[in-house]
Amino acid sequence: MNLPTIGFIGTGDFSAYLIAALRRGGFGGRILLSPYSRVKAERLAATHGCIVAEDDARMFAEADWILLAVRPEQLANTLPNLTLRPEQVLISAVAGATIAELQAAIGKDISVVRIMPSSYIDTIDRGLVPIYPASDDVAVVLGTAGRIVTFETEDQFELAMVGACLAGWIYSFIATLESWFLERGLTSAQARLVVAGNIAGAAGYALAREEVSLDIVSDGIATEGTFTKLGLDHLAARQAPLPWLEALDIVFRRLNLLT
Ligand SMILES: NC(=O)C1=CN([C@@H]2O[C@H](COP(=O)(O)OP(=O)(O)OC[C@H]3O[C@@H](n4cnc5c(N)ncnc54)[C@H](OP(=O)(O)O)[C@@H]3O)[C@@H](O)[C@H]2O)C=CC1
Ligand SMILES: O=C(O)[C@@H]1CCC=N1
Repeated sequence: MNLPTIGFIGTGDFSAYLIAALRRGGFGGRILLSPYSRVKAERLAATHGCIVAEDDARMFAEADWILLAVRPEQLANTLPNLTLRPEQVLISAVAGATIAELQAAIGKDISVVRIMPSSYIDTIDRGLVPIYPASDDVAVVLGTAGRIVTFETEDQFELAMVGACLAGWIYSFIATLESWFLERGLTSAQARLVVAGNIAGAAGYALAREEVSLDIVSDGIATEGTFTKLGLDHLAARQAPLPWLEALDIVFRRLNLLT
């Protein structure tokens, strides 16, 4: 496959980290940027070897794929301007916007692929790149940015979006835990390492040993008399996972209201 030229509509946070991840992973194809947010587009172009298009029409004429990354509330104003040819592909990062909704606006003959990588994608190896539906060409290119995870149904993909919210929640969780260690004498660098390093370590173990039950791992560590059990019993007594499950439910319900 020849490297596709990718045109980005929306040059905010999402596009910045996806483009950084693509370049970090070795994607050398042309990346064109909509001039809509000119300052952000020029900054991205200078940092990651992209080209700010003269106008959107020129970008649509030259791009093989259009990557849509405007905020959901900006979609209604953006969709009427998306004039794709049948051989072009629309790759959408817009949370909650279904393929049927996007095709209703741009034409049923246009292929649409949804993606949902998260904010860490340019900083870690093999960060998740959820996609739906499967597309070999898109997987090859976005596979340079991270680990492609393909879903069989759009409902499953929506659950991956709910999962992506976890990243934002975990940043906040880490910040709260870091403060506890800072107040007791660690430097901020040490607190970051102690908190994020242990969370990353446990997550890394969970990913590497997917055949293992994590309840069994936890029970094996938190044996009678351990410090781990002392804290874990308190977390269980306070039903610590409950608000996390409630937050997942809240996002899931909102998503179902949209679709
Ligand atoms: N941020 C994240 O971690 C994640 C985001 N996403 C999805 O990515 C999408 C973008 O989010 P994010 O990057 O955070 O948002 P940002 O607000 O940072 O970026 C959106 C950009 O699109 C621009 N824009 C608006 N309308 C148009 C248009 N018609 N043509 C060209 N550009 C336009 C906005 O301009 P202006 O500055 O004027 O508003 C803004 O610069 C969202 O739909 C979100 O669901 C998905 C996964 C994770
Ligand atoms: O919060 C959002 O709306 C997007 C979708 C998943 C992560 N960020």
